[in-house]
Amino acid sequence: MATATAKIAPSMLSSDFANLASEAHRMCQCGADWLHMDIMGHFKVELGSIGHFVPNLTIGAPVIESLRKHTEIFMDCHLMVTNPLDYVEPLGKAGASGFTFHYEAAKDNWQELILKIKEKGMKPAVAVKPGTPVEEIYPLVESENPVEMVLVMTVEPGFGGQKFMPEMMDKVRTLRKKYPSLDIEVDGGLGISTIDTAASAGANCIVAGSSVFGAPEPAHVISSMRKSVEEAQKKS
Ligand SMILES: O=C(CO)[C@@H](O)[C@H](O)COP(=O)(O)O
Ligand SMILES: [Fe+2]
Repeated sequence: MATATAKIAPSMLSSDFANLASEAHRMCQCGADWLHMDIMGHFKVELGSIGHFVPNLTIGAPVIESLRKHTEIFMDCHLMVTNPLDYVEPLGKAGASGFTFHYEAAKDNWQELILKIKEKGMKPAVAVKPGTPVEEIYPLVESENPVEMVLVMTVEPGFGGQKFMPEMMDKVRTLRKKYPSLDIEVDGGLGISTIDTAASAGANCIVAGSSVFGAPEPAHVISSMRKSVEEAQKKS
């Protein structure tokens, strides 16, 4: 069975938002495979309550559309919103490449969501927050129209620069054992000091924000992380 190849995805949440296009070019030159785009903060009014999926607001489809005019790179969109279905059409039109919804926000409509994401030509993926047992997403991987990637959050979603949660690696190991060629992404606190833990557990898609953008040589961080994933795969 084919191995899931290493993909290093700098999280643009840690970039200089005022210079997004040049930051995207810089990451491409530094060897990024994907750009990770964190989309946060949809309001849902229901029975008088107003809630956010995460306590933050970032970017939306208009920004993806603007950035798409400057780069052809795969844009890996991570939706931290209460109603991901509302964003499929606008993000598809805007030029998003991957659409990762949170299972916690799509327990009732993930089948419809996956179909619509595929219809719009995007790669469907599901994310799980630290408190969600990974077993809950098996039906999404095994469905007739499956997700093509699982994102295991290694911090509570909402902000960059948080501490990596090594205890999430049990989820990654379990998924890798069960699905040898599945794309498994990790997001939160990844960098030189944590990559080996994630890579040896079986993660192949690595999101990294502060460790890449905060480094004097982002290209070095990106290539080290890729090497770590490839070495771990050779050993497994
Ligand atoms: O989804 C999120 C945060 O919710 C992430 O994509 C962060 O942006 C990753 O940033 P670092 O932890 O790598 O700084
Ligand atoms: Fe993210």
